[in-house]
Amino acid sequence: MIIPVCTVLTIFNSRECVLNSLEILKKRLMQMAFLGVILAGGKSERMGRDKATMQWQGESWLSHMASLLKTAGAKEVIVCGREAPPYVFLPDIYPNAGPLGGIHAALRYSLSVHQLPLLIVPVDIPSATAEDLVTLVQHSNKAEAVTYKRSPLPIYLNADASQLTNLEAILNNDTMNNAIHHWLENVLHFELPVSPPFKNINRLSDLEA
Ligand SMILES: Nc1nc2c(ncn2[C@@H]2O[C@H](COP(=O)(O)OP(=O)(O)OP(=O)(O)O)[C@@H](O)[C@H]2O)c(=O)[nH]1
Repeated sequence: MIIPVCTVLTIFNSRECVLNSLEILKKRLMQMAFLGVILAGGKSERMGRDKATMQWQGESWLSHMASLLKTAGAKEVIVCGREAPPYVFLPDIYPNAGPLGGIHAALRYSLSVHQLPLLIVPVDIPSATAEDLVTLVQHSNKAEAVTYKRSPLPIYLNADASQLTNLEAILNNDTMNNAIHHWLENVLHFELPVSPPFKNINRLSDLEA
């Protein structure tokens, strides 16, 4: 049987087309999938007690933040700086680096395991909603990282090897400021034009307010 060349080309092209579409779909799905990260280390000095175990609507702040991340669509929840079974625990590789140490551990984990982007939250924003977190994810195509206005946490962050290199350069340099704000100056990030619709709770008086 003789098959005309144009038929072969059409079949080949449509197969290519399907493969390309699958590749695009796979990339889109990868873009949507993200890891939920809770920063839960530090000293809680201003609060005077461990913030992770404080109660919000009948559960600990840590469990509450994990529920918010799952509702927002996190594929997996990991906790940095504090053991919190059943969640994956990541110790800080740079101790005493503050929240940046937790961000570093999470980024390194993602790059070594599945390269998924990270939605990183502090443990001390229990009044946030899942929708507040999803808002960051929805702007993920705009830059390497997305934050609320003048508020470095929570942050949606792409897992990229160059991010890790930048971050380690800051953490390895004793003379540089470890502040999150300082690190963010070196990250191409998109700031939503609105302030976060929730508050950080660092002291008992913040809670009462
Ligand atoms: N993994 C990790 N997380 C941290 C570290 N320091 C602070 N965090 C977390 O980062 C978020 C913001 O922390 P801060 O409020 O700046 O510090 P804090 O230790 O919680 O509180 P203070 O001692 O009162 O400053 C919180 O969710 C902390 O649990 C750290 O060294 N490692």
